Amino acid sequence: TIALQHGAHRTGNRTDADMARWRSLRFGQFIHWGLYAIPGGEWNGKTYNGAAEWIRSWKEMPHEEYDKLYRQFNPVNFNPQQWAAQAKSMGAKYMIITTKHHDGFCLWPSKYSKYTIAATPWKKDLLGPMIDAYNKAGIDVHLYFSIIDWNHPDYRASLKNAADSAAGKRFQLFVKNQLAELLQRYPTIKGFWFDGTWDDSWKNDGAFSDELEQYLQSLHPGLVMGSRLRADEKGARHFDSNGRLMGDYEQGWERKLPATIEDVHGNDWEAVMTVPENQWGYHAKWTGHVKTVNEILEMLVKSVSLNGNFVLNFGPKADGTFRTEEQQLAAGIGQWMKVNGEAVYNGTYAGFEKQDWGYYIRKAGTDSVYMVVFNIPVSGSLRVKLPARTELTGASMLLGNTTLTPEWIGRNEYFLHLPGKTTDSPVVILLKTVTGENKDKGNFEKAK
Ligand SMILES: C[C@@H]1N[C@@H](C(=O)NCc2ccccc2)[C@H](O)[C@@H]1O
Repeated sequence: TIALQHGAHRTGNRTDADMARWRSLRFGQFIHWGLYAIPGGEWNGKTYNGAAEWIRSWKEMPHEEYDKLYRQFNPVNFNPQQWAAQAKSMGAKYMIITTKHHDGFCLWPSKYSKYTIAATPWKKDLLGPMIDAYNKAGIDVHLYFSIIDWNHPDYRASLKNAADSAAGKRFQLFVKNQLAELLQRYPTIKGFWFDGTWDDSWKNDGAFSDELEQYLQSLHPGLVMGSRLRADEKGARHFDSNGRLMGDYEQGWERKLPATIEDVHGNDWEAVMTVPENQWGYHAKWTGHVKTVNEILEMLVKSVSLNGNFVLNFGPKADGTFRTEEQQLAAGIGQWMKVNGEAVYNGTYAGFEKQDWGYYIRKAGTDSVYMVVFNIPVSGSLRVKLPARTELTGASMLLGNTTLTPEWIGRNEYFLHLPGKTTDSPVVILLKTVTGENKDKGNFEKAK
């Protein structure tokens, strides 16, 4: 291994209570809200085909035009209690809010910038009421913070000369001050979700990102911060130059999921997902595929089955309301979570061989294993193959609490016969297992 000062400082996952809590929540809501919701992907009668929150970088959007938008930001229909109620009924257990996206606009009245909510017709802090409402609804809040800041005069993508280096130093102090300010103003938040850390100016100062992470932990012990914050002194990101994960969980799964348990290397991880192909901020015209409730549920369940968290993104409009598609998704997901959420919360990798019908999820530290079925075979029979020395002692469908009698088909294999083959949402079966000495017979009827 290479001697590193600013690589990973820990091997293996965090085992403290704050991290165990984050791990147990499994399902989060991302909220991308800011000035970009005003144009909503359109300007001067033209439609921006990129991600709505990147519209300032579009050649059809003059910087000075975008930089005046704050003068009309006035979310008169913003109702944080309603936002929190919607998230709660969806079954989200934590929420990540954009405090400042790449455009540098702050949703809180920061004393380190003029480009904040205080300069808008709305004037008032948006983060405080949001954090209070979500916490009152029993939902943890994490703060998204972009290092890239297109508004700040000292931001540099790369440092080419002494003047750049001086600006870079001022900018690093600005970042440190804003983050300390956020922790001081919002002491109940549980973590930071850093973004915009791919430019050379950041990548080439691993020492700063390492010291910043340690500084934030000193201010707020237990803070959860992912792998996107840091670089090591060789410029390696997420994984240091010895291949060890930096930060508390792998945070690279943006609009993509790992395929197998091997892909996550035993690390805690989180995936963040958009409803359309690639829109985080509000875009008036969603084009291309818009994910359905069942598609989102499969991503959530697959993530949990692979020991990860899944975060679904919402992009509120400039007035503070959510578009119909997002309201309907929240309701549909919540309907399923009400009955089946026990398979998601505290869910972990079961250690069973993956089957075609769907996913296994083990309730952390127990013998309870859930089967979440997305693909019912034409036979109607679900094959359950248990690891050696594991026996099936019971099976029941959560919906209607229907008992299923497993048919033993040899060694550690059973069939579960579903009563019906049609369903319009995933079927959850709770397996009771026992792991003991090598038993070669089930205690259910033998195969005929
Ligand atoms: C969570 C999302 N990250 C922002 C972004 O700029 N993504 C571009 C990106 C794409 C792939 C790897 C890293 C970064 C998007 O605007 C969202 O905020």
